[in-house]
Amino acid sequence: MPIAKTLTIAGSDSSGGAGIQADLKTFQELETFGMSAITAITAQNTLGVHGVYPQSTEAIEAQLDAVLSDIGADGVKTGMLFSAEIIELVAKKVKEYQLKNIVVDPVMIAKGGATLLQQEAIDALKEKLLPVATVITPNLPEAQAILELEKEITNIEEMEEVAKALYELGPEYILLKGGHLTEGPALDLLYDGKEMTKYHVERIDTKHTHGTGCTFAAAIAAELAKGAEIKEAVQVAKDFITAAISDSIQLGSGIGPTNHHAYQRSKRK
Ligand SMILES: Nc1ncnc2c1ncn2[C@@H]1O[C@H](COP(=O)(O)OP(=O)(O)O)[C@@H](O)[C@H]1O
Ligand SMILES: Cc1ncc(COP(=O)(O)O)c(N)n1
Repeated sequence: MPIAKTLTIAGSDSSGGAGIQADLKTFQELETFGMSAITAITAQNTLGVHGVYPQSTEAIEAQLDAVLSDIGADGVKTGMLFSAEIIELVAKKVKEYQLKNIVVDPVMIAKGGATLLQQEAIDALKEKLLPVATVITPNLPEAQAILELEKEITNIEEMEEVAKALYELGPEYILLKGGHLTEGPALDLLYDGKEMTKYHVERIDTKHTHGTGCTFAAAIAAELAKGAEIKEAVQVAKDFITAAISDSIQLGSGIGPTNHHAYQRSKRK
């Protein structure tokens, strides 16, 4: 059987735990052929983001055209898109190449607080990219920003209301991540317009969660690219991220990365 082809459109994380690097490691671990279009270079380590160097839309378009006109992609994950221009370009390419299985991780702020999406780009995200997405994977602060909610989302009942409101913006599915809830299990909600499916695991007591959102979204894209149904794709991604967090790696002196190899290793035992 031919290998499924996966493409990440995201920022580079020099420390290897998030962004393009996390996505490619995840694509590889889930036995797909990973490719990339880099939207921005970040100088980053476990202590934070030290610099952000966005690429020109010309450079991003050239990467996308090179890959998509020749090889194509069965699944796409978008991460850090930084500006309205980059979001518009990505939405245009999704239509031009009739891309399927688009996982949009609406990355906004790094765990250390650095801005990875300009405030004025949120409108472009809502108007251009969410309507062409197969699934969006916001964390709670991102969902709050997209919906312009004044109050923080603090429990499962509020998460269900938020998932319904996000669905109205046009994606086929909403995967609302509850990693930022302060209490209870690490719970995520999948909404398809009718049914809410809950994915929960016991919260792992660790601060080393750099790149969890990127890794989770890349795993969903890889499974969709291989032909999995959405519920099944999210279950594999949840198992993948839970294994990666349980076995997180203590590198550097800040928030360390997760272990992308843990899922395959746990399956071999
Ligand atoms: N401490 C934890 N223990 C187990 N799972 C977690 C933990 N923190 C986050 N997760 C899971 O990791 C994934 C990424 O979630 P989240 O941290 O909410 O996103 P982001 O990295 O985008 O902020 C979700 O499936 C979430 O439930
Ligand atoms: C280039 C880049 N993209 C995304 C993130 C967010 O990471 P997380 O998955 O921890 O939210 C990051 N820190 N750097």
